[in-house]
Amino acid sequence: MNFHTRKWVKPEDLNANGTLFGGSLLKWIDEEAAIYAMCQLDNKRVVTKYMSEINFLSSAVQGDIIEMGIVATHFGNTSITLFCEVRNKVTRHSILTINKIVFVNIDENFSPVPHGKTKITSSSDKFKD
Ligand SMILES: CCCCCCCCCCCCCCCC(=O)SCCNC(=O)CCNC(=O)[C@H](O)C(C)(C)COP(=O)(O)OP(=O)(O)OC[C@H]1O[C@@H](n2cnc3c(N)ncnc32)[C@H](O)[C@@H]1OP(=O)(O)O
Repeated sequence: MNFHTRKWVKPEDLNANGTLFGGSLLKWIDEEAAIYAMCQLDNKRVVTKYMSEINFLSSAVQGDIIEMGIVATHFGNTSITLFCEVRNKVTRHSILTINKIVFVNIDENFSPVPHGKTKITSSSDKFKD
């Protein structure tokens, strides 16, 4: 699994305890995972369908650099299932894991449509016009 995206934990990302607000982290993950799904399915129309239990393993504090790793674990007919781990970039301590994030490939009417993909592909050439 590649950890492509890094975030610097800033004051606006903190909760009242002074640690990283879980909602901020989930927002970043949803965005990162959506881009990953778009690239893998080669379609800009994808929606988050389902997230399994979210396991917050440790916290992050202001100034920490965290990195997000996402990998596809299953290609369905209209869906793709991802695994996500977030860790501290310096210590490599795991901050969170999500075993299943499911995105659905949709058409212009927001209806599920088969994506035809079966395996992970490189994203470097996607969305070139
Ligand atoms: C680099 C590029 C830049 C591009 C730059 C432009 C981008 C510009 C667009 C940005 C976009 C961003 C998006 C961000 C992410 C949101 O913010 S998405 C917003 C939050 N999500 C939603 O609003 C989705 C709301 N739900 C729905 O609309 C409908 O439930 C859905 C998703 C269309 C699915 O409808 P449905 O009737 O459940 O469909 P159904 O055929 O039963 O199931 C479809 C698939 O889901 C699976 N599924 C259904 N229920 C479940 C479940 N509970 N658990 C697991 N799987 C399930 C099914 O098994 C099926 O999979 P396959 O077997 O076909 O593989």
